[in-house]
Amino acid sequence: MAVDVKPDPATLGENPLIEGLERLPVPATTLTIFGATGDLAHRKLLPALYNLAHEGALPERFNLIGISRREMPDDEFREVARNAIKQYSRREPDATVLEGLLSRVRYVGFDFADVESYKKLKTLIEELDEDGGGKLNRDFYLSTAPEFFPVIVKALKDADLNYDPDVDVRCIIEKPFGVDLESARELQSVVEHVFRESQVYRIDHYLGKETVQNVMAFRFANFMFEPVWNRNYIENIQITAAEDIGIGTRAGYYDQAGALRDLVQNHMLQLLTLVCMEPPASFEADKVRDEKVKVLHAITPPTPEEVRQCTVRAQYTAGDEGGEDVGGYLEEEGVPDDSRTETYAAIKLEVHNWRWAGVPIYLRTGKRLTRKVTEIAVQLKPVPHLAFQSQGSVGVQPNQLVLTMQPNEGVSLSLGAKIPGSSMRIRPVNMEFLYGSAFMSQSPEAYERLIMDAMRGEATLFTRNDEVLAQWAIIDPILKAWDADKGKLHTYESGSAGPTAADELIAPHKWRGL
Ligand SMILES: NC(=O)C1=CN([C@@H]2O[C@H](COP(=O)(O)OP(=O)(O)OC[C@H]3O[C@@H](n4cnc5c(N)ncnc54)[C@H](OP(=O)(O)O)[C@@H]3O)[C@@H](O)[C@H]2O)C=CC1
Ligand SMILES: O=C1O[C@H](COP(=O)(O)O)[C@@H](O)[C@H](O)[C@H]1O
Repeated sequence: MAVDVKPDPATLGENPLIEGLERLPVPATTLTIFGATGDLAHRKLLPALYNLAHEGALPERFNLIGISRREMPDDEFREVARNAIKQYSRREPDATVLEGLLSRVRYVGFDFADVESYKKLKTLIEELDEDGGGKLNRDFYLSTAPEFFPVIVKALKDADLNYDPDVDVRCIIEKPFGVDLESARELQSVVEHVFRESQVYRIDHYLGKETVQNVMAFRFANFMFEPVWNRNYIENIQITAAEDIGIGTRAGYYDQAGALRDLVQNHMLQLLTLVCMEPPASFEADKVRDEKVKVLHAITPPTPEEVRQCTVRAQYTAGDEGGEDVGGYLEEEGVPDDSRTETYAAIKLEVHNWRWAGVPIYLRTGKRLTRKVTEIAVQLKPVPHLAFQSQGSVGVQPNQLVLTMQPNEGVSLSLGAKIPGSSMRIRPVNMEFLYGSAFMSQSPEAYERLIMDAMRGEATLFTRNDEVLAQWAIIDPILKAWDADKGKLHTYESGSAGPTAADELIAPHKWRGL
């Protein structure tokens, strides 16, 4: 049974999100991207800026400064940006919009550690600000390896770029914010020495995804689910972030990070907080963050013994990716032969509060799994009494609610329904809402929403310091126990659903099929 939600004719063909963004004016802005020639800038940030320009959402007076190590004239960087946008934009670029955007682009090449060069940057920013008039925005986007975050932040202060009474200065910091609890605290102490918390925008791009925000809409804009959203009705929750691709060319970063730091510490714990938080009083940044932090604080960091029982880590071996034979993780370029970095992690957690006590929450993520899927599956308890059993009914399953973030964005609820015929036989059917058909428009990329929000000073979809530290407090003991325990690194074949040890972790429950 597919229940097709018909689009509201009033919004047909329009994108409600962008419509909302356009209406809010953004002051003249100079956005500086540190790491402008990197993978993230190339694949996500520059295309996102193009799409914002295309939607008419960028401020009229918008300037972009790209910074990275290599020297090149403005025009050469414009060509780099043009190619990146053509290759990765979600829509075919319009030549007029693209050239209009590129005409506002400048480039400065210097080593991030070279403090003298920040003076050059300051001169350029002040020059660009001159035609700004009125209120000004100055946003610094740190899209480079995390080791440079403190270096850049300190240099911005030394160059007096962190504060100006006539300008809203903001610092957007990519993930990961630190590599463990201690380094996150150290980074925070540098950041808070230079910026006020209200100036800092820590990115977790999952929060920018429409479907992730829809978790809150689904829970708090509908009356019917909240009464069952607790330990009395919910058996377990499974959060999956599976990828079919391997690590590609990112060995330098990934081999240091592993799946736990790369996805669990940030994106997956954020999904968990959205599923488990109490309804916030309003969608105002700190109200939402306060509720999320309470959830994180209610998760007791595991002891070494609990880590042994409640976590599984594994590495992919040779197998299949998209129908092609591929080598294992240890054969990837740049990965040391003896690397023990996990490309798969599964964890069982519990939120120790009145609502969730006793409900296991399973998280799993991995590279080179069967397919790409990000979803939250809420498994309800079985009905207390099955009236049809004596009449030979088959296939009665507990209800399952699945919020899919990607690829088929939407919500699906499994229900037991009578199979047509004379006997009372039941089988599960799905009631589905799909974003694509309901709103008939393509969702904006997460980075479009986040860049726009940062420029507007809207912090709800960014993580606060105490949130990031609470996330690390859960992950840190696992990292330490895994480091100390040299024995248990499982393997799984590329293209498979993951290691069999993960099935033992979730027993007596079962993972949803990939
Ligand atoms: N790539 C992705 O899919 C994702 C990345 N992220 C995060 O985004 C950030 C950037 O990642 P990514 O783009 O992949 O990294 P890359 O390694 O691809 O890019 C790094 C950038 O930093 C520049 N750079 C490096 N060292 C210096 C230096 N000493 N001085 C000046 N410039 C320097 C590089 O310039 P040059 O080319 O001149 O060396 C390049 O522009 C990281 O924090 C990552 O965790 C988050 C989510 C996804
Ligand atoms: O942050 C990261 O996310 C991507 C997955 O993002 P998605 O939007 O495609 O789900 C992951 O591939 C990468 O390793 C990680 O750094």
